[in-house]
Amino acid sequence: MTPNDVLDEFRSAGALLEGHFILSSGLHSPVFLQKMFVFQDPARTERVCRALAEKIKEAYGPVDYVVSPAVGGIVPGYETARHLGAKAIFVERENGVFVLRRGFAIPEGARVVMVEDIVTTGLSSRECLTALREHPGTLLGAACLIDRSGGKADLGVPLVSLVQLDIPAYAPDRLPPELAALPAVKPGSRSLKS
Ligand SMILES: O=P(O)(O)OC[C@H]1O[C@H](OP(=O)(O)OP(=O)(O)O)[C@H](O)[C@@H]1O
Ligand SMILES: O=C(O)c1cc(=O)[nH]c(=O)[nH]1
Ligand SMILES: [Mg+2]
Repeated sequence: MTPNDVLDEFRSAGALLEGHFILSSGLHSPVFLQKMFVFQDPARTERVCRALAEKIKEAYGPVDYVVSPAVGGIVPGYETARHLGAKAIFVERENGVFVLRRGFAIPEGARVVMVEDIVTTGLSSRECLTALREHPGTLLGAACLIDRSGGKADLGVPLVSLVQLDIPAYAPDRLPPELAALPAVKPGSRSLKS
């Protein structure tokens, strides 16, 4: 699958949104990739995650465990793991901090890749990687469907992506006037209260 094929999947799923969005990092952007519109279609999800699994195999070799940050990473993590013949587990926030819960464990010597849906600043990915360092296993690197940082996000480990885009994102006090004029929405799950 070429980057354009992947973007076409997002486009035809209606997942390329324009407006005023507050991202997980607190940055504001005129573009949001609503990955859940892709993941609600299992056939579409299968196509993109099979392509990601192929890239992961090429970059890292065999993988035993895929670990993803909830919520957005769970579906692509599972589907990518299916193509890799790996287990799929996830970290979720406990008092705001990513941890492995539910009795999930990584065996000594397991080959581990972190799979994220979208990377913007890399903050969620780095938080997930920090959680993983508390556990056994060999961390091979990270992977995501779309890196919207234009390759600038630094995870401290290698990152493979299906698509690299450079999408503008602004600090709240640096908004261009046309963006500030639009009402802002915050689609992600960080800071949601139950
Ligand atoms: O690289 P970053 O700046 O961290 O941004 C990308 C993260 O933002 C989204 O998660 P979010 O926290 O919005 O919640 P979600 O996974 O429930 O969508 C997305 O799923 C990534 O995890
Ligand atoms: O940075 C984010 O929070 C983010 C950006 C994006 O395009 N899609 C998404 O789900 N999260
Ligand atoms: Mg997320």
